[in-house]
Amino acid sequence: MTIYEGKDYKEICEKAAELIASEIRMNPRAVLGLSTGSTPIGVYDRLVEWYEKGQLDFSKVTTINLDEYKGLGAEHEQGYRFFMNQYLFDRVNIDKSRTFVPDGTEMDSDKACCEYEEIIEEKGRIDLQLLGLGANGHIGFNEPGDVFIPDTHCVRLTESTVEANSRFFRSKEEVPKEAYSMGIKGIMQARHIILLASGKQKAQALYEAVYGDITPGVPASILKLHPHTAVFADEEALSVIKEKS
Ligand SMILES: O=P(O)(O)OC[C@H]1O[C@](O)(CO)[C@@H](O)[C@@H]1O
Repeated sequence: MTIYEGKDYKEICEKAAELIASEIRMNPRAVLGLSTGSTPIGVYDRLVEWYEKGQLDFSKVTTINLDEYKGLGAEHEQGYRFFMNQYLFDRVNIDKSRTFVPDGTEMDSDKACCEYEEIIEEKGRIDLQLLGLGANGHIGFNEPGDVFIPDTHCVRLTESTVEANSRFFRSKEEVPKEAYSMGIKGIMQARHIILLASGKQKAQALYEAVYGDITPGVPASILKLHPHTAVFADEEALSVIKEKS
């Protein structure tokens, strides 16, 4: 795990976007693992800027997203397919048939998860996986638990995640209580991983992920076992690490 400190959110997004852009330039058929939430928005904005300047071509890129709320379809403004269209796919020349997000409208969880797992296997290893960090240490929607779950699964979201994500909904009651998430295996099989963390609310989770035991109680802690994980964190996200070292 290598940690890069950026002075602020803008700087860490710039660095992460540079890595993604070089991956696409070196490997136009790259398979990118993408994430949602507020953290990666600055990365997508930067990639779009380079695309608009003619410096990046997404036409052969494949993307596999980490997760989707169970019950939300592509038209739902808080759904992750909607998010991806809004912040990236509708703004660049990607072929949408090469973009994959779990099907939130499939209410049969086993079916939804098996189908997504098949897609992940069929597309092969992810070349570069972009991750945000939940304030409780989650990656994708792999919530803290007793075991690491390898495959795509249906997750009962923790109270703290529902609370944290309620800022995107009109009320907490509207936040779906379940989601489909890529499992730890899909994430760990990626060739390279970027973990982005910004803000004080991520500082404790980042400290535990980097310095704590490897435990399913802090899902991001498993990233220590990956040979190529780069953490891009701003000063606030690094505040607990700095305090304790
Ligand atoms: O970036 P945020 O909005 O703080 O969310 C943290 C993480 O939780 C998720 O929303 C759950 O999927 C991730 O996409 C994100 O990286």
